[in-house]
Amino acid sequence: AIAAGAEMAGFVFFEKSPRHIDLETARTLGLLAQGRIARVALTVNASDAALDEIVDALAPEMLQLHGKESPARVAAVKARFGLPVIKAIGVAASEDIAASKAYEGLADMLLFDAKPAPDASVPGGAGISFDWDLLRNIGAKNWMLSGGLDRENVVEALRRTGAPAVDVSSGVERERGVKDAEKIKAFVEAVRSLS
Ligand SMILES: O=C(O)c1ccccc1N[C@@H]1O[C@H](COP(=O)(O)O)[C@@H](O)[C@H]1O
Repeated sequence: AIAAGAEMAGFVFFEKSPRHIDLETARTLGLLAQGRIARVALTVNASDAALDEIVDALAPEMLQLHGKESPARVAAVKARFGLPVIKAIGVAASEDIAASKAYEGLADMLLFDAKPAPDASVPGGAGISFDWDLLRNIGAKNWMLSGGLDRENVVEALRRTGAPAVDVSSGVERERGVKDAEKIKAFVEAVRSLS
């Protein structure tokens, strides 16, 4: 991700994900990434105690809350850690966009992703996209698009939504949970081809 020129790298702390890393690995990778790319700690409904350990190990620049964290929880996490927070919003219908308004002014950035199935064991990183047209006329200023993006569709996604930033996981992997440097490079090049 650093070599490809990505601005942020996500570190997944969710045991059911194939991308989960332990604290020791986070410490090592965090040091390698320091000053070279913004480190984002991705968590799902994490407790304060778990976040304490993650922040201590990774020293992230940002936190990505990818579970069912309420607006009050987002505000509490932001206050406790003094770090910018990205709040993921699962989108399946226009009501989900409307509901995201509750996080404006609390989260530093909203991340619109496909809404996970109610019985999904991992609420993201599954390569599932959603109807991008739901994001038309979105009022939010600081937001990102994710969900099923890859080098083939990201240009169209950016054109259709006008997203200021994108996030990708599965679409730059050679197999589930294994990132592919060439795919990351091609993805970043496709994004930058528009700027
Ligand atoms: O990547 C994961 O394993 C993950 C686990 C739990 C919650 C979110 C996760 N990833 C995020 O999901 C979206 C969409 O990913 P994809 O490109 O569709 O695979 C993205 O924001 C990831 O950061």
